[in-house]
Amino acid sequence: MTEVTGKTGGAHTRITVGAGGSVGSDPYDVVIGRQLLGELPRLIGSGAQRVAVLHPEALAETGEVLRADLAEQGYQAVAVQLPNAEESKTVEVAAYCWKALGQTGFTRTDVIVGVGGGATTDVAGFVAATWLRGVRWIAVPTTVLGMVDAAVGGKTGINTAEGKNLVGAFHPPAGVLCDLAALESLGVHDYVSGLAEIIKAGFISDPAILDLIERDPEAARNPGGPATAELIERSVRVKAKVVSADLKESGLREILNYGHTLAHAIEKNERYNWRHGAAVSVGMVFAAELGRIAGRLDDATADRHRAVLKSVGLPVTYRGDQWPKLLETMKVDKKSRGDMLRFIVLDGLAKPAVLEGPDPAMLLAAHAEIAE
Ligand SMILES: NC(=O)c1ccc[n+]([C@@H]2O[C@H](COP(=O)([O-])OP(=O)(O)OC[C@H]3O[C@@H](n4cnc5c(N)ncnc54)[C@H](O)[C@@H]3O)[C@@H](O)[C@H]2O)c1
Ligand SMILES: O=C(O)C(=O)C[C@@H](O)[C@H](O)[C@H](O)COP(=O)(O)O
Ligand SMILES: [Zn+2]
Repeated sequence: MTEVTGKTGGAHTRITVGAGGSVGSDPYDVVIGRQLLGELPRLIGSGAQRVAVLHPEALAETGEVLRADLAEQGYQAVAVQLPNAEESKTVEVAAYCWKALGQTGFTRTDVIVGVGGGATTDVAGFVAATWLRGVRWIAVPTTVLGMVDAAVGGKTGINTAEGKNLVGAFHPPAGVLCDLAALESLGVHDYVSGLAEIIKAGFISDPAILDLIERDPEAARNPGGPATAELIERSVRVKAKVVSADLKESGLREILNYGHTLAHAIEKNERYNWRHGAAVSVGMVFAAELGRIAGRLDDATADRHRAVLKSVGLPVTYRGDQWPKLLETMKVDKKSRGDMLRFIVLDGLAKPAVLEGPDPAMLLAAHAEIAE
């Protein structure tokens, strides 16, 4: 781990993304620690005159503190409040942001700061990608899921009536500041939802993550737990390594979609009242069963999914009568090619691979294993 001392806080970890020669993106750092907001002006840079701070309703106070701080530093700073959670990932909210930028006279040298969970940083990044065909943006994730996954890697986007994240762009941030203190105000439901993406990183790449959680699942549910920083750092390293090698998902990056084919269908089916991580949890159990049924994954690793996810309080089953609708939605998954469904499965622990066009009977059998 790279330990350096911050200007405003104590020791923190800095993980560089894109240094491995990723095409189309300047390298940037994910900084993990405490009291990191002093880093913001350096990231924004002196070339910017205006800064828009996009935040969810739940973080109105944080958004205003940031705005006032940036205004004190001489920027023309505006705060733009978005709805909480998935309600913000709509074209109407994006249009509201474009209007705010237009009214502020936002130019190509100005900067957007997205402070909030994954939903907020997805929209903030998307607005940054589309405004004037692309302005710089900085992610300040305030959920564990945002820190380990959503804010890193430059996938930005919104939902449409037909499905999750169907409109978006690859537009990496100029920097990511993960202030662990932000996690203290997060409800346990949201915190635990983020553990699903951490567990995903464990299964696809870094099994030490699973060992850490299994050692003390109760502690893993707590932002103040002894392993919190290590779990976050390990997961960010997994994500950083993958997106550095394949920013635009031409191959390797698809492994980060483990469990997501079914998860996105569940989220849509639940009108986004399920948290993303909860849906990914069920989706990973489904993918593990699919791998097992296809004769690719051993029983012990498949069973380990259900055990570790349940141990932290994540769901592992879903309403059985919804299968036809889920199957229909899965067809518009971004990994599909024409009429062919494609899934990420495991050929073993930390051995992700693609399963193309599985037999419908195989899908049904895997579904039976998660059906309530
Ligand atoms: N772009 C990517 O690569 C990527 C990766 C993973 C997930 N995602 C997306 O991320 C979203 C889920 O993100 P999430 O799990 O962070 O949920 P979220 O952004 O919906 O946030 C959950 C709730 O917590 C509130 N909140 C955020 N930070 C808080 C804090 N510190 N204290 C109190 N409340 C706080 C939010 O306002 C919201 O109501 C989904 O839309 C998912 O598709 C994107
Ligand atoms: O970064 C990626 O690539 C991922 O797939 C990470 C996922 O956890 C994330 O939920 C992502 O938003 C899903 O992307 P999508 O392309 O399936 O919409
Ligand atoms: Zn995800």
